[in-house]
Amino acid sequence: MSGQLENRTLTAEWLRQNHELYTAATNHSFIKSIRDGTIDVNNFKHWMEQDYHFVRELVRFVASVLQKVPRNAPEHDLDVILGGLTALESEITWFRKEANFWQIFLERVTLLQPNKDYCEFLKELEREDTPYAAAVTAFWLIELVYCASFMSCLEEDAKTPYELVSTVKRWGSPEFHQYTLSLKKLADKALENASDAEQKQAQKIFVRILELELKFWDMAGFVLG
Ligand SMILES: Cc1ncc(CO)c(N)n1
Repeated sequence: MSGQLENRTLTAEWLRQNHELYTAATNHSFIKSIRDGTIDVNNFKHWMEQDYHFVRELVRFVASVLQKVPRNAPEHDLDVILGGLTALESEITWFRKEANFWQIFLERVTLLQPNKDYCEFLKELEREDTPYAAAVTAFWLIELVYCASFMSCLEEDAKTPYELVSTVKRWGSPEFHQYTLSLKKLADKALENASDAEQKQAQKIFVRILELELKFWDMAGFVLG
């Protein structure tokens, strides 16, 4: 029963409408190279350098989502976003530890254009004129792309290198998947209560995020020099 109902939600509909782009963003050659164990460690380090800085902007964005949770929403809704924010703190700590292991100097990283573009877009989403429905939908999708991507690296036939398992588990674990489902529920509920104009705005943002995620992977898989 819930399967039927679930497919009628706006988020499910938009995923269907953008199936090709979603698949491109979640089955990228960068992820495939982790999954089949052929990844060049420099590509991995490159991704990590850039992603650390992205996540720092993501924290600000998630804080803005937290502020937008309607006061009359069930307590649980605020708790889900707060949990997301808390998880980002441990993620940042993890990034620093990992960077140490890989001998990456996070403070010396130059942000590349696709990362800058994505961070700029997050800043737009942080503004007050981005309604809660659009913001929480964006948050869900940002987490979902990573979850769906990294989950594939944990499948039984995956040959993910041992050193990368802690990375893929961060976003590909069953717990993280559950968390994306909680976010999806919040997004669908907010979208149901949103005006047509707000839904349209959220839909545009949805597509833009998939494009930015795809470009982020492209950037990660490309090492200068
Ligand atoms: C680019 C990007 N998208 C999504 C996530 C998920 O947190 C991340 N860490 N980085």
